[in-house]
Amino acid sequence: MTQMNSLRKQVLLVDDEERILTTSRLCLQGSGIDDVRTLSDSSKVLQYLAEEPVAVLVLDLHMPSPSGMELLPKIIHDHPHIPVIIVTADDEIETVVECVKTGAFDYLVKPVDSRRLVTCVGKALEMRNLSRELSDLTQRLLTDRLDHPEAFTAIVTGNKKMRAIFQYIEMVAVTRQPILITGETGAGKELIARAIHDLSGCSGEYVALNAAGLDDNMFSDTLFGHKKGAYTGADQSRDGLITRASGGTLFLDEIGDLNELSQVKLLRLLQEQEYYPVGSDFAKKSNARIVMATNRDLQGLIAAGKFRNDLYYRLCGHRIHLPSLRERLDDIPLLLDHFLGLVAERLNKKKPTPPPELAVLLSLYHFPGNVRELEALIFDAVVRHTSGILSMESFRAVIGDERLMAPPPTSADSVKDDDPLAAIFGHFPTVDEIEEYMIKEAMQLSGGNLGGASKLLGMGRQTLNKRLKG
Ligand SMILES: Nc1ncnc2c1ncn2[C@@H]1O[C@H](COP(=O)(O)OP(=O)(O)OP(=O)(O)O)[C@@H](O)[C@H]1O
Repeated sequence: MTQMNSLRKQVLLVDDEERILTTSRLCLQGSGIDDVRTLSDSSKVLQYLAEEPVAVLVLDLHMPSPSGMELLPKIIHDHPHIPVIIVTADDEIETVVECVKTGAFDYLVKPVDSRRLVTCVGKALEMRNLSRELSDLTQRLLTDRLDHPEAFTAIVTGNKKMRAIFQYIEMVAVTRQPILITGETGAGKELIARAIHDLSGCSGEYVALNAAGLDDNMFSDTLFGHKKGAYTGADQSRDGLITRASGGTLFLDEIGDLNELSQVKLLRLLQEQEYYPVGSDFAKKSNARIVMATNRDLQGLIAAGKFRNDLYYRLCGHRIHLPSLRERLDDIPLLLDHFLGLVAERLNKKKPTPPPELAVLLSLYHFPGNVRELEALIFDAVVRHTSGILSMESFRAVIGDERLMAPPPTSADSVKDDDPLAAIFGHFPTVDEIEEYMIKEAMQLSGGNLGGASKLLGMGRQTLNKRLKG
């Protein structure tokens, strides 16, 4: 994994002037782009590209034969995936237009400004990574492959959307780019953050900080640490969590709760990998990989002026949205079985057998607290359980009340997205549709046994038989 990452960064500079090659290489390396190779003999470029995994090529147009102008069409033809940045003298605008038409990614004018060189190569590397990720993702989705299923063992699921998320994580976990995880409370965002860390290949620690309820002072002090004497009581300088996460992963939870000042500091950390310990005027560098999560609607917060637009766009590079539990009802039986076993073990009890209608009842509930809420419900039921089949009582107490409290929809079209019935049917269902659904479920749960299904449904065997035939 690490090797793949470094291959992605190889930058090749081609120029017949050794002095320019050295300056440009040092400038790129100084900005963190480590793997920079140089070639002063243009006749070796095609052979080099055929043998080495170059991610970005910076090509001088004016070189003795073959010139960059001559090489460009061949490179674009043979290696269309490599972004080529051409370097020209400033009186050659027509040539630039010609090169861009041929397929050059961007151009630099001599004498090359070092900041522009870094930005331009950085953009090309980002583009190259994105297109590689896209083709990796397509491949994974087509082959439905997981290279490291063991990283996801804590996440119980059989859902297709979740599997696609796992495939995406396998791809982006190695990139060191920040990742934003969104999804409702209790949907499993922290478990995803841990899986990302496990797959990242980072040797450092996984360190988590929940930003909810932290004012800027607490946030900065906890995350960035402070200098001795930064404030009354700061008798010693202290490192923040960011130092502990060095070479590892920093998981920032509830970032939708950050205030304006903390958002600016987070943006600097993401953009420049830089931060200031409280009371210090000297920036420190961080190499921690940053994974963030929120259950809040960031776009809504932006519209309300409570979240910075620039931070949001910086966060969106790699984004994972976890579906709520009601959007993956097929996971309920698996989670039910998982938590029954887990809780029984914790309580030192025999794993209870759930009644078959329990999964149906649970699938009708909208679970605002998602998997966490399901776990708590099961915990409560297992605590009360003595022997035999698990009682439905504690589930009915919560689910029944909740359903009674839910406001009735005003029209079929006004059903909210989080309505459990809408989640199953995609719209507010008619009584006939519900009946058909219940009958199908009961037949499935009873393994096609008419007697068992009629018992589950509380209807006579003959009536059920009639409905099935009708
Ligand atoms: N798919 C799953 N399999 C097993 N356990 C799960 C799953 N999803 C969530 N959980 C469990 O549910 C609980 C909540 O998960 P987690 O803390 O990851 O949610 P979250 O989305 O980060 O919530 P919040 O937004 O409130 O921080 C944890 O105990 C976690 O272990």
